[in-house]
Amino acid sequence: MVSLMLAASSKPITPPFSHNILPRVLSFYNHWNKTYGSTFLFWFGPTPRLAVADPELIREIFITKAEFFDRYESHPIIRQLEGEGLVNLSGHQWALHRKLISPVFHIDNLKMLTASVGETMAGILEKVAATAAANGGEGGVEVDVAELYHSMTEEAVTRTTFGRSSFDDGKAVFQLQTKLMAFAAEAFNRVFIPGYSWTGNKGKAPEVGQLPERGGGGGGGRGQGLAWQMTSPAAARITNSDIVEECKTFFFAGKQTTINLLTWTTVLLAMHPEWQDRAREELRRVCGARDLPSMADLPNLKTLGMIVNETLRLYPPAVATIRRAKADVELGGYCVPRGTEILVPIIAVHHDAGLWGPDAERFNPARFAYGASRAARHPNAFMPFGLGERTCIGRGLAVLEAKMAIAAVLRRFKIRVSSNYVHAPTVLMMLYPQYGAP
Ligand code: HEM
Repeated sequence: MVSLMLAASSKPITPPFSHNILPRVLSFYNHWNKTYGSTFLFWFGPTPRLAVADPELIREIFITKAEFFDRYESHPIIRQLEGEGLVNLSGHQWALHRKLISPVFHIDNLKMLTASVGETMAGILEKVAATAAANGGEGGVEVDVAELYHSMTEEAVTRTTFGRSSFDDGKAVFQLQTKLMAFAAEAFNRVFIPGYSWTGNKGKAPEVGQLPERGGGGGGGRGQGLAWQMTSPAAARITNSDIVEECKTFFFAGKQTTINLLTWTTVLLAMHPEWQDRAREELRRVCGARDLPSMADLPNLKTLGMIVNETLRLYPPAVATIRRAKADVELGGYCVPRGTEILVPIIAVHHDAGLWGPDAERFNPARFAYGASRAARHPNAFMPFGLGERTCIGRGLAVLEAKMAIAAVLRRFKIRVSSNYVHAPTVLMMLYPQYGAP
């Protein structure tokens, strides 16, 4: 049990930040709005709420479930996108789904993914190299970084969800989901999401409800993916529609988050060539003559791991998460009534100078040299994948993809920021570069 989880306890719970974090959260958002000129909205709408005084503070600081759902979650497009899967389930249903799905992320399954993810990335980079060569080679080639990572992340999440036997059917389903994502971007009309331009039937979101044949073709659990796992005998109470919802959730939770991580990592490496050189040198040392790292190489890529962590700290794709009190509880000296929902502002915690020191705003992967729990003044200050029982189930997969993809890019290219790049981080469900990342 970690400090951010709420439980029925008479002991005071010490979170890694005090309630004073909220004004700091807001000044953080304002600071980014002013500095980058981006439309960086507080998660719950354009009028952020300020904590003033007790007992009003409880009302203001802790956003109630009703308010939260009214403002964001209940939007039909968001519900369609997220699916009624793990992210949105609770109680026994959540526990059953989580137990059934966990084996999908077993190390053996991740091992199988390493090669296919590496090959897909290598194929994409081959095309980029060909374009650069056609341009004369010397000046390089300008690409939108997010687009570079679309196919690889889609392949990884499709293989994880549908496994070997239903991969092609799964691909078709996820193409619909991509259209839905574009539709959402259009509907919200706030931000440009690289790679998601909606050209379909305006005003009508596509339906994502088809599932490849139940049972997925058999052949054993390894490499068969989430859809197959959920049809095992242990999953007797799971319906087809449960599985469809869970697939949607996987796509939503697993694809764009990873693209965003890869996009920000690439941007930061382009801004900090000295870290590019260090990561490249490490790759040469660890992988030797091999073009791409093997699964066994990945843990030895320490510098790359530090770079990925520092990116997740400064630009966490998921900017916040929510916890609801199961019972009346005391938190940071406040009595939190049962049912209250608490916003955990991941991004603001990650930028807090009180936790990370005076260089909190600086890109400094070296702070992770002794591991994530020793990088800040509080062992839980680093939480890009959340914390506790509801922590991200796809964390291992996301880090694997990130290391493989960045390794493939660094082995082949030097990265520079284009003169067309405008640094404007913004939030639309996740953290994006508002004008893309050329
Ligand atoms: C950089 C990539 C990713 C980031 C930053 C990220 C972040 C998160 C965060 C913050 C949560 C909420 C955790 C909490 O409230 O404590 C979460 C949950 C979740 N994530 Fe991820 N995620 C990533 C990749 C993935 C991938 C690749 C998958 C699946 C293929 C995935 C599937 C899920 C699911 C199913 C949940 C809900 C877990 C539950 O409630 O039991 N995520 N993620």
